Amino acid sequence: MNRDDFEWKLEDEWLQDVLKETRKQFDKNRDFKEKIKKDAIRTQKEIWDEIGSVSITNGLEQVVDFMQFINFMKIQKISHESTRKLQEKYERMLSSPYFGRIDFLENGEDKAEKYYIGISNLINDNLDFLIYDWRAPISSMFYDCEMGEANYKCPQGIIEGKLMLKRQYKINNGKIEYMFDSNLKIDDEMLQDILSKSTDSKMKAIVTTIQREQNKVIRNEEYKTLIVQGPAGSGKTSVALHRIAYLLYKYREKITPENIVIFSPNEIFNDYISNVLPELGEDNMYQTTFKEYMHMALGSGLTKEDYCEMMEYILGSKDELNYQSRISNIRYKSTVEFVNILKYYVTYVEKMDRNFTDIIFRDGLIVSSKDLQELFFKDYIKLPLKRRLRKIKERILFLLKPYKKHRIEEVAFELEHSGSYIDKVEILKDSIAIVKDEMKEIYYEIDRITEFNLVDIYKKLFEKLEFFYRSSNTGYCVGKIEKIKSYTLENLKAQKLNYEDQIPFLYLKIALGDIPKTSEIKYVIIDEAQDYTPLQYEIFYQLFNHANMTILGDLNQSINPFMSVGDYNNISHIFSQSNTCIINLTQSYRSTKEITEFSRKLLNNEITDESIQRSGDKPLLLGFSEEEAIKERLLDDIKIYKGRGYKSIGIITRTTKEADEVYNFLKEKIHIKAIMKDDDEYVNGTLVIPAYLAKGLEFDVVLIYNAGNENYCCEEERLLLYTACTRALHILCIYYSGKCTPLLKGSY
Ligand SMILES: Nc1ncnc2c1ncn2[C@@H]1O[C@H](COP(=O)(O)OP(=O)(O)OP(=O)(O)O)[C@@H](O)[C@H]1O
Repeated sequence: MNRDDFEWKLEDEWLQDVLKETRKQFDKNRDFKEKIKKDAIRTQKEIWDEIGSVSITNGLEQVVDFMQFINFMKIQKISHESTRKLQEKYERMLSSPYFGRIDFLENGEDKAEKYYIGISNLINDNLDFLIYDWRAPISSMFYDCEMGEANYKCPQGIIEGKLMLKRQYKINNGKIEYMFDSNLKIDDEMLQDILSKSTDSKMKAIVTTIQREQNKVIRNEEYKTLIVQGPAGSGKTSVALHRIAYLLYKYREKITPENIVIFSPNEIFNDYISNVLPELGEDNMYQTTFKEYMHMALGSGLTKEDYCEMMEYILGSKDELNYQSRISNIRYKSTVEFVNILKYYVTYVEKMDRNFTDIIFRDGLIVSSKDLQELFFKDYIKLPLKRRLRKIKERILFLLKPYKKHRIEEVAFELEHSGSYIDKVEILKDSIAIVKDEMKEIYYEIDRITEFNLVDIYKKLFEKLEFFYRSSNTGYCVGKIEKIKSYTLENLKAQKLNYEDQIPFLYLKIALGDIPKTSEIKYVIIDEAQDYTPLQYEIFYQLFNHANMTILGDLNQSINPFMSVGDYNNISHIFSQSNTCIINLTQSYRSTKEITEFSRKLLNNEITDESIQRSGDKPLLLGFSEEEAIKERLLDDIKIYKGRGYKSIGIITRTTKEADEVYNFLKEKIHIKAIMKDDDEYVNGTLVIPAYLAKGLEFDVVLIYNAGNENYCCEEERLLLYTACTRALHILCIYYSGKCTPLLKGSY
């Protein structure tokens, strides 16, 4: 037996031992789960036998008994849920219990210890660790260290030593498919194998091949705010999700998935990433989008435009009369200048006189305007406006209460002696109604002086916009301000709130104290961070300044040319400098070398980041005289690529309108789906999707529909086209009718 065979035999024996232990724990857990199930059925039967239906005579007693059963059933449900999750974990481990091994010789010891690394710990009855969770402190060396001197950080401090071996395994269905020793980094061999595969599902975990620079982000705990910048396909989303899994493991006593929120670009993306955490044995965090959060916080009322509607307008309404005014409005409301004016305005509104009046009821003074003034500007001054007003209202109502009571008694006395009543209940009811009517005006006045009307507040800002510029010593261009002012006021008059106006609206609501409760959130992840404006970051800060934030983005993928962060310098002042760290990811993994090189030429700024050296077909640029010919060719190409075994094919259009046209042409001829709205469900296979909804997603084959110079005609759409191209893993094909867009000039 040569050395390799011997090693293989040893490894196989170890695997069998591990599988035996896993099977044992699996069976034990399954029996326990069955027991819980039987107990639950028994409990339900007991409820029925002992309580049955609630009777009138001893109803209360029965309800108390019933509540005890309910609490007991809740505990049973939690136990059942955790055994179910364990069962799933053991099932995964029975197929592939570990993926790595390190042999570490700790300083002062004379023998290296073997550490097997998998998605979860496996500990036997003697408390020996057969497998270490990938998130355990010692496992960090698998991702971070090369052979030789190595160390890892654990609660006891830094442990130093030597890494004697680093081995990777591919184990499937309980069998070692291959294994190899990697001397330097997590070997390209395994990475190449994973990346060369066709994708037909939602996003997957990358735990077996996390790279060192990615691990730095996943395990970073030194900074409250992490800003991660990385090119397309560098694993930003993957890293964010693995970071969540890491935090849930490390702080399992302190945090649960409900303490973490991820802001995704849209619902499709939320759906697309929803399998990663369960694959890692964790429950999903709270997933939302800025739009969803904002619409929930603003409530119903004004007509609110959707993000998609705004994108369609930007891309598809260039010929409309008001187009330029709208674009100026979007641009303006995304500037730091506007943030500063809003901030100034908030302080102004907080100090603004409220026109308090004396509150008088039946000639008696309840509270004077002077007292109210004092409460507002002195006693409650530390509170934000909305809360101050609420407090004042509560105070007036409190002072009014005895007068109201007294008056009701007075009226009741009068009614009783009027001779028209015999029933006391009737007298009380009518007295209350009479006093309520008498007090109508006073209640109206209380509401008036304590009113918090956001529309009015927002309107006043624009009515006197120049005044706020002048009084805050901010320079401005009269013409520009005048246009923004009239455009906004017209929309407000029509009760219409454009997407770009909803954001300042929300900011004012929060800054003036109408804040939804967010204290349970301890970690915030903001993905596709380039697409949020400085004002949106101010909102994130106002809402979550108590929480840790991980902000991940790529400035080159700003899909909305007029509404983006612009530069991280625009937001760096929001977060404390000493508690913020910017990390750059430098390698991209998604696309072949050819696609990455092609896409990068689309950018004006040179990207020097590395891409994984995986070769494939050269991207194709195909010109046609008319659009119909593109559609025919698309049909043929989809069939060809499907024939070549590619499972996910994305036909990326510029707008929804275009996506609809292409979908209608193809749907009778092949099996195809379409994603048209940001709250559509993620689907895989062959699908048509507009570029701005495809951000964050990926496909084996990307077919860009019509990159003609009439379609992608202006500089502002360069990054949208770049984002679309970078969705491709293996094949990129760009079709155009007439002349090709000048944006692709450098690429061919
Ligand atoms: N270390 C890794 N090992 C294996 N695959 C990886 C690794 N890192 C990233 N990937 C793969 O690369 C692809 C891109 O990852 P991801 O979507 O997380 O990148 P991203 O930076 O968020 O991309 P984009 O900004 O373009 O949306 C995914 O298929 C992911 O599984």
